Amino acid sequence: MSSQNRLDFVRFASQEGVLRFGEFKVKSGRISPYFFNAGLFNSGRSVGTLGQFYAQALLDSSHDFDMLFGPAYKGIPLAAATTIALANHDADARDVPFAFNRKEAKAHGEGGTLVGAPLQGRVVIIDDVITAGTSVRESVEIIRAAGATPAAVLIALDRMERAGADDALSAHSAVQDVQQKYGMPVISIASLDDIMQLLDEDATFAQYQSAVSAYRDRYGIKG
Ligand SMILES: O=P(O)(O)OC[C@H]1O[C@H](OP(=O)(O)OP(=O)(O)O)[C@H](O)[C@@H]1O
Ligand SMILES: O=C(O)c1cc(=O)[nH]c(=O)[nH]1
Repeated sequence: MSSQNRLDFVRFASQEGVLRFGEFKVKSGRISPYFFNAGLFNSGRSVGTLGQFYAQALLDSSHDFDMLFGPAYKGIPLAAATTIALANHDADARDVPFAFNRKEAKAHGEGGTLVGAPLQGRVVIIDDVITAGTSVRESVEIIRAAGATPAAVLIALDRMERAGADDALSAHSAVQDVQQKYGMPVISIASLDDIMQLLDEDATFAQYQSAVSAYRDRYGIKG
């Protein structure tokens, strides 16, 4: 993904109200000066554009893959939107199968927890963010149990944040931990670097710059 595309993405997320600045408690308990709420990509046009960004990030990564897996719940529309964008892509159109899971097994009809195409080949896990890596771990287990291979993770935003308690911060982010633990790449459309660039370039956001910089100094991965 070019730096212009990444910047376009954070601008788009901000316009959609998905990326907001202020004070937000995140899953780790930290008070973050920004928050990315992917649930607010909630109209046809918005999800359509989002799918195009995911598809482009995946194609630009040049990783080989056979299908997508979207973990419930938010991964489900992401997988669908991205495969539609891949099918309609200008230069690299491809009809890619996708699957997703149910959080609770269905006890009637076809039953089970897996929906969509059979899990096979190299599977890209698609989600909005990685916080502790639980969703990726569960997805890896589901994909391996089906005899397929988890090939990469595709997310919207890498917060580039060190894991762990304030007095025992890990040297690595949750994204880096996932890459190391499963030996597969994590591809992100954009990262905290791109948010910082948006704050730098757009005077409307100037008031948030110092809080985001301070948060990054405190919790951001080094180097
Ligand atoms: O890395 P993790 O610690 O797993 O956190 C990230 C996951 O958490 C959220 O989903 P959640 O599990 O809350 O379910 P949802 O998609 O139903 O909101 C998010 O959409 C990711 O899937
Ligand atoms: O860390 C989180 O909980 C978190 C941060 C963020 O920006 N977006 C999100 O959905 N979760």
